Amino acid sequence: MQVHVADHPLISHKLTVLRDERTDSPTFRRLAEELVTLLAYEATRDVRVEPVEVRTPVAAATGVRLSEPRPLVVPILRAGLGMLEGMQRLLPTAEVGFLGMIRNEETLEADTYAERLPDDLSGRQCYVLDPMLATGGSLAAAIGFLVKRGADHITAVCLLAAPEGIERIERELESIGVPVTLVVAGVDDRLDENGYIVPGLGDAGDRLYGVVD
Ligand SMILES: O=P(O)(O)OC[C@H]1O[C@H](OP(=O)(O)OP(=O)(O)O)[C@H](O)[C@@H]1O
Ligand SMILES: O=c1cc[nH]c(=O)[nH]1
Ligand SMILES: [Mg+2]
Repeated sequence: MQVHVADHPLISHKLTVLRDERTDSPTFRRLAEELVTLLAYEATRDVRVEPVEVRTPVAAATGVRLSEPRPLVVPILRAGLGMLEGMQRLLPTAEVGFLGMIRNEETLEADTYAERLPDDLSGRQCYVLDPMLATGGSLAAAIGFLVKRGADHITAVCLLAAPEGIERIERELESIGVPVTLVVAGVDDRLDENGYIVPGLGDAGDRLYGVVD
């Protein structure tokens, strides 16, 4: 897996405020959105375009436009929803599919409770949004859904990753055979005994939307 850790002082600054336990939900949501827009710039570096001719008020010009089929953005609910608007700001014509997943806090395995994706993803560039890549179970399951529908170009956009999660995705990708790129604002030290990223930022879903039992 190609791992791209975004290295920019504005990204580091926003990530630090996001980590701070004193940051309230409205600020957390706004910062997550801003961060994703910066990461999306990096993540879409290889978005497919095709040549196009336009006329300026002065002369003919050759440029590019996004190719069809349009890219597909897939936020993993719940926390990935907090990244959607930031991504759409850069890719307003992308289509959006949804995956709802909840990690079982005992087994740490991801359980999928919702899936709304196009049937055929062949030739589509897919951008998966999930702020936290912890054990990697949720992202691995998401990649599985996309590959089953024919996706062969997948980019994961995350705010934070743990080395254990990156290693798991790399292991699983060996048998899947589809290249995946990860664009992330930071790779932290490790997971704790509850599968939380250390130092991380806590539970991203709860910090965005509050605690739901
Ligand atoms: O890499 P993993 O070990 O799978 O953990 C990461 C997942 O855990 C969190 O979701 P959670 O299950 O808390 O659901 P939520 O977004 O609804 O809070 C997070 O948003 C990721 O989807
Ligand atoms: O650190 C973590 C791990 C999983 N899910 C989160 O929201 N945070
Ligand atoms: Mg959560």
